Amino acid sequence: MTGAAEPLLALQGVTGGYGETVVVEGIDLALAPGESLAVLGRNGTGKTSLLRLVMGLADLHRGGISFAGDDISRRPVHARNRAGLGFVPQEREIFASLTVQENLAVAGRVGSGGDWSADRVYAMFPRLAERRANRGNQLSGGEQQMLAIGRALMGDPRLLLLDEPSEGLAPVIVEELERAIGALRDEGGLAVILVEQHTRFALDFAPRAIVLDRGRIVFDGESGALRDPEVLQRHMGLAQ
Ligand SMILES: Nc1ncnc2c1ncn2[C@@H]1O[C@H](COP(=O)(O)OP(=O)(O)OP(=O)(O)O)[C@@H](O)[C@H]1O
Repeated sequence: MTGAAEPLLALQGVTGGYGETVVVEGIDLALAPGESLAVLGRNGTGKTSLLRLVMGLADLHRGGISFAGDDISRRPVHARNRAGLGFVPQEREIFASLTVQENLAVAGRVGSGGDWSADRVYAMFPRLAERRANRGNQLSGGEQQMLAIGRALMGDPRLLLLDEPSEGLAPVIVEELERAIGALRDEGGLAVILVEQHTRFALDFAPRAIVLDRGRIVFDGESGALRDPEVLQRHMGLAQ
């Protein structure tokens, strides 16, 4: 055992996509336990696909993915969940006909004795506590996002993958999310990969960032460097 020096997540030469189509190419990435990483890039550069490859929701063509020292490259999604990977998809995918409380309950691991409970989720998102008896389809976009994050946390992840949580939300709700996600980061222990179009949110959240361009990493370093608009534009291209 290499102990603390061992990365929580390691991608080596990861190339993959959907069927024969290659969307992400030659990704080398290591994330330490408890580390936060922002993933930036223009639309369609493969950010979502990178998360999906980590979760086993896209096709890995070449390379390897290890998590907590185990090779998970060929493991199905549920096994990756069980190993400690939590995914909050862009579409949120909460159960529309179940209440907030039921959505959280079905996501919890029976008898896991883990760190997360519905009460802890409610303490993090008081708005959800007020809505606990409301069905998924009766929630605002912001509440749905909070519930999607709460559901992922109920699985007691060691790594949380967040795909554009601020998308389509009002600025005041984005601020609420930022505070909650920031508190999670500050508690330590949980590693987070945040994909965001909202550059300031992403750079404020994570001390380290990568930029993807056409499926490849074109920047991997301190987020601070990308606060310079010229540097950001050089890596992101003209669209930003
Ligand atoms: N299920 C799929 N089948 C085939 N191609 C796909 C699929 N999902 C995404 N793609 C393609 O993969 C490429 C990368 O898409 P991806 O969603 O990973 O990018 P992204 O950087 O997350 O973009 P966005 O910011 O728009 O979400 C795009 O060209 C997209 O059309």
